[in-house]
Amino acid sequence: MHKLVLIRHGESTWNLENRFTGWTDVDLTETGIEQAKQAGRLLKAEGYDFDVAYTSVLKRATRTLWHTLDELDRTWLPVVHSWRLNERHYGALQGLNKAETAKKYGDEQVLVWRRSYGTPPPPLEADDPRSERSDVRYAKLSPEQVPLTECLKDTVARVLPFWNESMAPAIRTGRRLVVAAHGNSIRALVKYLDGISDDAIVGLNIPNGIPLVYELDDELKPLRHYYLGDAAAAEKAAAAVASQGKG
Ligand SMILES: O=C(O)[C@@H](CO)OP(=O)(O)O
Repeated sequence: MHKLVLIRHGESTWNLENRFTGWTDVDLTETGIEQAKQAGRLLKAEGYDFDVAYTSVLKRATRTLWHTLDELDRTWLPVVHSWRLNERHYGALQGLNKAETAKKYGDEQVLVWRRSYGTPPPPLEADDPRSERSDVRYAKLSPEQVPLTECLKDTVARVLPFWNESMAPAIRTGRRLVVAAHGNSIRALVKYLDGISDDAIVGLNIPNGIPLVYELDDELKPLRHYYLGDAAAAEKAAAAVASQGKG
């Protein structure tokens, strides 16, 4: 049996301001830093240890990983960064306030943009100053690989090659992975692992900074999954994420 630990980054400045974030590279708040440390303390108390860490190229996930590893006294672990673990790109919504957007377009429309499998938010123009296409960290990617918007289906399509080529082989060779990523890149992975339907995935929300443990069999099929720590608190935090998009 293998264990895979997934952690959504701690609260970011734009989580606090309730703004659509996507690929915008915002930092953690003090609360977010504390959540990341708490995740590490919880993992340590439960006897978890890791061989390799994975994260995105965005600082809210990277710094979450650092704080978590620090609490585990594992700052020396190898860390694999991939843009494929980045948050789902939020297109032209990046930077807008979620509740204000819901007031303008309605809760239903915002739910579709936030949680549907196949409907992306309106795209950024390629020359929009918010576009990440000229960002040096994506210089090796083709322009088409740097999204102007994404629905969850698009995120699944770019996360899965990384899972298949890097993460899954590492798990198969017995390495213990901790992954610090984002609400929607984790939803993409969970949808694939648990075989969640396109309709049911709308109801899945991932709370900040709480380790989500997957127990996998030899074929990497999930046997069970659970949040570490207080299950009721994790459920409440997930429900709070769901209501961020209400007007
Ligand atoms: O804004 C975002 O990029 C994500 C995660 O913070 O938000 P949401 O929960 O609305 O998908």
